Amino acid sequence: MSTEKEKTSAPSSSSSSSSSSPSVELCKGVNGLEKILLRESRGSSTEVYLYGGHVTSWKNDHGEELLFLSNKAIFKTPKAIRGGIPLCFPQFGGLGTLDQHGFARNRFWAIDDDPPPFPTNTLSKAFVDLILKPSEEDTKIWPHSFEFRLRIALGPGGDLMLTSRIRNTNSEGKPFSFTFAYHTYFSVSDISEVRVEGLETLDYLDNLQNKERFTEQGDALTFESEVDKIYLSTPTKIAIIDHEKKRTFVVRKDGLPDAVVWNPWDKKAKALADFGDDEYKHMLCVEAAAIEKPITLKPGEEWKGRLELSAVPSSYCSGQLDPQRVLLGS
Ligand SMILES: O=P(O)(O)OC[C@H]1O[C@@H](O)[C@H](O)[C@@H](O)[C@@H]1O
Repeated sequence: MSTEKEKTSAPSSSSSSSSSSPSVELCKGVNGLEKILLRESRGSSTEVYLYGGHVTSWKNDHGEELLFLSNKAIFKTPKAIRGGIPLCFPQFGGLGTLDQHGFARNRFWAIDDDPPPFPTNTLSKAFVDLILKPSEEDTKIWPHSFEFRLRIALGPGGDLMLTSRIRNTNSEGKPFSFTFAYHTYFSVSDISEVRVEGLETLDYLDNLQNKERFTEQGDALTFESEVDKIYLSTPTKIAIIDHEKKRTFVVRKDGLPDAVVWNPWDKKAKALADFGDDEYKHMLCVEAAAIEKPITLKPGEEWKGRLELSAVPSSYCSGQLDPQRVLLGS
């Protein structure tokens, strides 16, 4: 199997050094599962498992982990890996006949050696293209032909970019519909020190109240109990501010109007076999998604959904983050 390693750069075996060239390496991860390690020249890195097409790690150029991965994560089919960025496709949550969150997150993806070109060329040199096509078993539970292409790229400044391209390859003129989410688990110092900006005043469906629709209050979101909400028609930028770490994650998204915010809190955490009892304190899921209005593709049509994550030092102005700078600034 050839990898992007040959295409993009010389493999680097050393750990993050400030002057190494970008690299793409195929190696073995937990339980011998294949994973791809991408490194950017300034030292940022990301890891992607072929199992699930699942990003499990994203580190900045100081080697600090930015994504949450549970200590109890099970790297074994059919369980999806708890943490990182699971892909929910073709169904978000229980909104359909499939198992929770669909099957893309617990299938083995392949490296796509010859992806169709992107309209604009990726600036990044550290990237990999993966592909998922349905197996015969998959078509029994979801009777459609598709190609799901995923590009994972690290920007020169350490930004993590995920682009999903989903194409209807049904030959007999049959359209299909799906819902989707990048189920991103952010690593935070302490959930009680975290604020989310960009979702205030929006409508949401509350998963904890039979998906009833409510309107969020005017303040940034803070967390003191379980939360499981689907925010609707959200802006393209959302900020997750970790006061203790003085770090802000900026989520930029395209083609993904909704955003799920999830933290299981203590009781639900204890009920999850692959999640530590106290780990809820150190994670927050903010998931760029298309849920309320499912995407419909006719044969030959393609949908694109893009996620871009950056982690920047929080800028304080008399103890407060300036939301204008985060949400409106570049
Ligand atoms: O345990 P899972 O299947 O990975 O799902 C975790 C959570 O994922 C969130 O996206 C859902 O809104 C929650 O309802 C769900 O509990």
